[in-house]
Amino acid sequence: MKKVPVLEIFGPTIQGEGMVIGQKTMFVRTSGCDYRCSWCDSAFTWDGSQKPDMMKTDEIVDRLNDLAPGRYSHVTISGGNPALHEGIGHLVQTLKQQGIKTAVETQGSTWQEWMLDIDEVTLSPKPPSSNMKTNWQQLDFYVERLKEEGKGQASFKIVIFDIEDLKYALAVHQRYPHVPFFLQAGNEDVKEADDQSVRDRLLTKYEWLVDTVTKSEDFNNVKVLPQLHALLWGNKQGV
Ligand SMILES: C[S@@+](CC[C@H](N)C(=O)[O-])C[C@H]1O[C@@H](n2cnc3c(N)ncnc32)[C@H](O)[C@@H]1O
Ligand SMILES: Nc1nc2[nH]cc(C(=O)O)c2c(=O)[nH]1
Ligand code: SF4
Ligand SMILES: [Mg+2]
Repeated sequence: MKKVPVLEIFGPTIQGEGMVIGQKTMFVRTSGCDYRCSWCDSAFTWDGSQKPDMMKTDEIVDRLNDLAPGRYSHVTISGGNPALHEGIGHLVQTLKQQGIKTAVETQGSTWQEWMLDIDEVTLSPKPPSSNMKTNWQQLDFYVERLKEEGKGQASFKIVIFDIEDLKYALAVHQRYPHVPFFLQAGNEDVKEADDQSVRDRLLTKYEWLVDTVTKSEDFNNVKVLPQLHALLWGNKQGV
């Protein structure tokens, strides 16, 4: 059984983004990413500023139970890119055996077979503002595999900063029209310390996005969301 590089474990909190927004959940955040998004709000997982602990499944589960004994039934695995780590498969199996649901957040650049055991897979390919390039064949593969019978739900969640990002989101939406589709307002300053100004800025961006989408003929069956946790707690880590 392979250990997993864990950057932080926190919760209970609420899932602040995407298809199960509002869901009470714990977070396990892994370290390391194969991307370097210009606006990454979790750069501490890959920029060397914070060090991970190499953890076994039992140690991760013990930590979850210490933090929230009897107070959780849902665990979200994020990063970094958690799909770099084969060892997460054992954690997912163990949580499942205990009746705990799991969700994962990934950009969809690397595949792991344990994806098939996750209840909610959020795929978040990156728009031009990130400066990253999408591997469309790899994304095709993801969507194809996650369609298999009896698997959890998959959805797309694309972060939007500008019109170019919306054009990219449209290309994703049109390529995979049957996959539930979420647009998320981008946070332009992930270092801003004043919660109220983060809130004001995010709401302004969210309003722009809602306004643009409601006027568009391209995005009819989409959901538009802010990062709820950022509205509540600003740029704070571990919430
Ligand atoms: C930090 S990432 C970790 C998981 C994975 N690497 C990914 O990008 O999907 C979790 C989510 O936060 C989003 N995100 C990162 N930085 C953001 C920002 N500045 N504003 C809005 N969303 C952001 C990502 O697009 C992704 O959907
Ligand atoms: N509350 C909360 N919701 C989240 N949804 C996705 C997150 C992430 O960083 O992957 C995140 C996070 O860091 N906190
Ligand atoms: S893929 Fe996710 S964790 Fe990696 S740099 Fe981009 S937003 Fe950050
Ligand atoms: Mg986050």
